[in-house]
Amino acid sequence: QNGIQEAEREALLALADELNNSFLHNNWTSLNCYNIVMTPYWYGVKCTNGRVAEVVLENMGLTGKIRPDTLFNLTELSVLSLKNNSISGNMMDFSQNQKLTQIDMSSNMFDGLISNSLPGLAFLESLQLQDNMLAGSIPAFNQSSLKEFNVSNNGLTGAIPNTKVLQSFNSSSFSGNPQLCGSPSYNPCSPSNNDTSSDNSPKPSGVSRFAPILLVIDVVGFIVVVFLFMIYCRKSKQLSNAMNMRSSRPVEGVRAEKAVQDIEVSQRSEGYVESEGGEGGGGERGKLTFMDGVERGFGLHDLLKASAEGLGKGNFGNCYKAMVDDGPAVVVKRLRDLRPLSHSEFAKQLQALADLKHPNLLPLLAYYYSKEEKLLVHKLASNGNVYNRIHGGRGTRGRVPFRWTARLSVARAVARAMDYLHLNPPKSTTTTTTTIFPPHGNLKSSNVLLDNDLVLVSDYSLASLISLPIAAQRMVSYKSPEFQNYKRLSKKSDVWSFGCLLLELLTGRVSAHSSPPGVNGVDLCGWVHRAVREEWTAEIFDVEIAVQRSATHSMLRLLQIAIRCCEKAPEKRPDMAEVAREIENIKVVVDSEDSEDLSQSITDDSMSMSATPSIMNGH
Ligand SMILES: Nc1ncnc2c1ncn2[C@@H]1O[C@H](COP(=O)(O)OP(=O)(O)OP(=O)(O)O)[C@@H](O)[C@H]1O
Repeated sequence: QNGIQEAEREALLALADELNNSFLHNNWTSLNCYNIVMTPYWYGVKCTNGRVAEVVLENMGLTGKIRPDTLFNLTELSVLSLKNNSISGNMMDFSQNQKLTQIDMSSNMFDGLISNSLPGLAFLESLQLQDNMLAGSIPAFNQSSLKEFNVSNNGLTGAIPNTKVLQSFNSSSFSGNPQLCGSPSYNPCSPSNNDTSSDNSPKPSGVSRFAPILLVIDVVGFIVVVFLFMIYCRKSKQLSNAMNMRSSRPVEGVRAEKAVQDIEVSQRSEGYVESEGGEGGGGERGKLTFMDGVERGFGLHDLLKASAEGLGKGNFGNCYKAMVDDGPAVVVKRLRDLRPLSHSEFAKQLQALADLKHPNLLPLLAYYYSKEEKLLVHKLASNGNVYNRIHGGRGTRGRVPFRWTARLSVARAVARAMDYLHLNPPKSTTTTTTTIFPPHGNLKSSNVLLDNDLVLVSDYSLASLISLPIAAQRMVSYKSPEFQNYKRLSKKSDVWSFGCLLLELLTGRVSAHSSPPGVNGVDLCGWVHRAVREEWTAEIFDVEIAVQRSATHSMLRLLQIAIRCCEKAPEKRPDMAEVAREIENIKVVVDSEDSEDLSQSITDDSMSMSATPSIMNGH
């Protein structure tokens, strides 16, 4: 029995590793789940008779990929829910989890095929796979236990298998898969989407009886398709190029995310395909527009062909890393919840953003506008974000301490970028609102990116694109005391967000105002005020920097600045220029003795070493 429990424990720890989540690492430490019947000591894990029966990790901002065999040892697992995270990669293999009754993997970024192990789960009652990027056909589910089934909003293709169970669900279970056809969807199958060459499901019995008829339909259908294709070719040479590219996409290309498939679909429906040279050939719509001065390293077709990897689900859309063949890796942000903006309004807003030029602002490379899709294309920051640098991997052996010099470099770089933004606020060109937005509006650690030797502030000035109620719900500035109490915003709301960011850097604690879904943060301003009032200031600093005693003086100076930025009354907060100046004046002094203290992790982190000189010179 002990061996089995140990194997289950290992499986869960492997899962936590794959999901890159510091909260789980810190929480899943005890052995109790396995010793006490029915006592869920590990967050999201429920045990029955000492065996893992349920794993429910919903709304936690989980990222990463889960290996197919990670859950193999959880043979008593009956409920699995990973709903509403940002997990990417292929689905797991459930062949060893025969007791599963409920699986919910909805609202993630899973791609590839629906696992063939699922139809073999004899007790499965509910399967929720909606809002992912799954491709290929639907396997022939036919277990009578299945009462709930949803695969809507994926990139599934082909005919829905004609099994009694699948046919019993209504069309909404299948909607949002433009290339899925047949009953119960409303999309009739044509010969071309009956092509099951990539099908992973057995064909319905009885197909062979109708084979001659189907053959005739196939031939007629083929002739019609060829005829239509020739008309298309005549109309647009580019379209045939695009279709060739699409059909020659390698199997790996099936993984290319749903966003890309949808862009293609919306492009075809809008009758626009960009020419090889990248210039628009079909009017204003459906066009990838590069910002002035940006070198065109790729075209829309390259972006469509690129293999893609989910980076995370943000408040205003999902981000994907796209690896363009022979070109740069870029990040595509697929925007949602936008104000209704015309193409020219959208273009003006983005041009105003692109006109902002500062070494510590993430540059916008291009955008895509069509009726259905709005995308932003940014440079890729190769070392992730500051939220993960501060909180990621805590308590694990792989954690590289994030030391003082590096943290101060981040504070300095962000202050410079914010000072610049406040001096050059982009003009909002929407006429629909009189709200004064803070120039950034959503400053938080996940929007501060690390790119080799650079600190880059991202997601600035998006408020004027986003619908107001959504912005008010989700943007950090709207969490400021002045908005909460008086529905007022100003530049000082950004200063308050910057203060929260400084406190996160100093304390190593998650800020409640910008924590990802499922992670509980602390009201850092309130907490630090209390600490100072009650004179336990020494306990404020994150242990990773508190050990660097020679730097205590500079930490205290940054703490004082942070506290002033967090003042409840906006007029008592300093402006960004003053903040930036004061942070510049904090000297970086770290004794060699302290550095030796750090010998366990002598490399500190690559960012701190390389960022410091370039940030120093970068202004
Ligand atoms: N240019 C980029 N380079 C590298 N990583 C990026 C880039 N842009 C975004 N990311 C990462 O992708 C993930 C999703 O980003 P996104 O901006 O959509 O959401 P967020 O920062 O978590 O929240 P919000 O939408 O409120 O800004 C985050 O982990 C972010 O750090």
